[in-house]
Amino acid sequence: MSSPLDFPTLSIVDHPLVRHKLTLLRDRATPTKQFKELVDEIAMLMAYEATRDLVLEPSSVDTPLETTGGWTVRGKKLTLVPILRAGLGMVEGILRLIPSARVGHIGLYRDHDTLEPVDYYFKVPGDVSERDFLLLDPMLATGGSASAAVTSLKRAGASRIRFLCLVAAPEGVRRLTADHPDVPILTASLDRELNEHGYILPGLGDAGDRLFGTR
Ligand SMILES: O=P(O)(O)OC[C@H]1O[C@H](OP(=O)(O)OP(=O)(O)O)[C@H](O)[C@@H]1O
Ligand SMILES: O=c1cc[nH]c(=O)[nH]1
Ligand SMILES: [Mg+2]
Repeated sequence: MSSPLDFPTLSIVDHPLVRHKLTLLRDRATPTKQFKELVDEIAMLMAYEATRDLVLEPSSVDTPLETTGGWTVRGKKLTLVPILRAGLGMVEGILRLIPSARVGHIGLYRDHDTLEPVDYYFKVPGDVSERDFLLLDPMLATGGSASAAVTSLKRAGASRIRFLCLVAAPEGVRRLTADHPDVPILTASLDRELNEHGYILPGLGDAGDRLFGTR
């Protein structure tokens, strides 16, 4: 994992498997089925890094030979929150690693003309203040959606939030960091820039459309 000097809250997960799979994901010829599988796999690999500091509780285990000490992850306190729709593609892969994590949902779409986020759904588990949140969205473009999602989580009482995406634009990292400097950002790639329509370059296109076969 590396952190660019000019983006103090950003970590780039640059594991060779992540870089390989992200290249396939960017390919315009990658069909929907494979695109979905790749998002799932990259999210799982990134979750390994994103959960480095998960809280462990001491436990004991009976091996076939004797009893010994071990550790148990307090996974129930981890809450995955996909930003609909595209964030949904990242949930299953992470749940395979941490099956006891809970899942909330935030519904947001970006208005095509204004690029402003429009919110339409919010549901997270109770006891928000005791939970660690992993906010999921493959794309951090202008940062408007991620920033609004963090604001909603904080309004509900969340204080420990990190944001996990696959592709980030510098504009989005700057916006999210300015609005929420306490939220660490993990990405598989920091891309070059946004185009005039707010799409990330080189990017991978519209993540929601490619995941769900809509256009
Ligand atoms: O950083 P921003 O400029 O806010 O853009 C990023 C948002 O745009 C995409 O969602 P979209 O609005 O296309 O919704 P969808 O997932 O329902 O297609 C993406 O999944 C992010 O949520
Ligand atoms: O490049 C982009 C920007 C926003 N949303 C996407 O899905 N892709
Ligand atoms: Mg979309």
